[in-house]
Amino acid sequence: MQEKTSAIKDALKLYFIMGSPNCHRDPVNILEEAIRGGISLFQFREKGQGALSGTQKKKLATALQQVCKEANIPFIVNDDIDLAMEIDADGVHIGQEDEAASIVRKRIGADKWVGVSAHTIEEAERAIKDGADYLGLGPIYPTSSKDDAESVKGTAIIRQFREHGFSIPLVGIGGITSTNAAAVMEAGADGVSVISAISGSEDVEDAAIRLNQAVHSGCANQ
Ligand SMILES: Cc1ncc(COP(=O)(O)OP(=O)(O)O)c(N)n1
Ligand SMILES: Cc1ncsc1CCOP(=O)(O)O
Ligand SMILES: [Mg+2]
Repeated sequence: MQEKTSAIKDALKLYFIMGSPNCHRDPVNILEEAIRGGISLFQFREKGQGALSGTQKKKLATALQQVCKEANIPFIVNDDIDLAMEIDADGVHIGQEDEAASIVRKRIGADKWVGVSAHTIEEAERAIKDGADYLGLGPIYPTSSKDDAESVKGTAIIRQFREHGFSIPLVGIGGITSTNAAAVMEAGADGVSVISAISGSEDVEDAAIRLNQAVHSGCANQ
């Protein structure tokens, strides 16, 4: 396996996603606690009611990026390719409604990580052709964190993609908690991505620890 692919597979294990609308207190503190709990990848997703824009958004992005740098956690930007390029993020995540993956890949270069959301085999095939490094599959379970989420796919989508022969790194998203994360891994995912299970928890560090344990127990049954 290519070094980049192997690094991405490892990083996807516990992928924390958030922005200020997901946080009831300072996002920097939440990220620091999540890192102490063992997250392996971070996505800055500044989206939803009250989301920051312009210089305020960039200021928060650079503060969170600095926290990730100090902990050696790759920092991914959701949707905003200009911001990712401006601050030299490690990569971007885009969906089917965002800038096309082929264009994004050309803009940010071969070394950066490009994640693409896929809901069907056809979308996945196109994303792979366009240069995606990993696919985000979901929503696996019902979610309250995305108003325009697609229909719930269950872990069946992960099994289906693996049975189809896709070897690209896959991460599940949507409604994932420490109770169901093992099932996502057992279906063939390389990791789980979560917003509310960490950012909405009373004890952020403990939430990440419990998710990590669930992911590793699921790995053992792959
Ligand atoms: C890891 C991961 N997977 C899927 C998504 C969803 O991306 P998208 O469909 O573009 O929706 P938004 O997050 O932009 O609302 C994601 N962000 N991360
Ligand atoms: C961004 C996104 N894409 C599909 S579901 C989702 C939201 C995931 O949030 P949560 O982990 O709180 O269900
Ligand atoms: Mg998007």
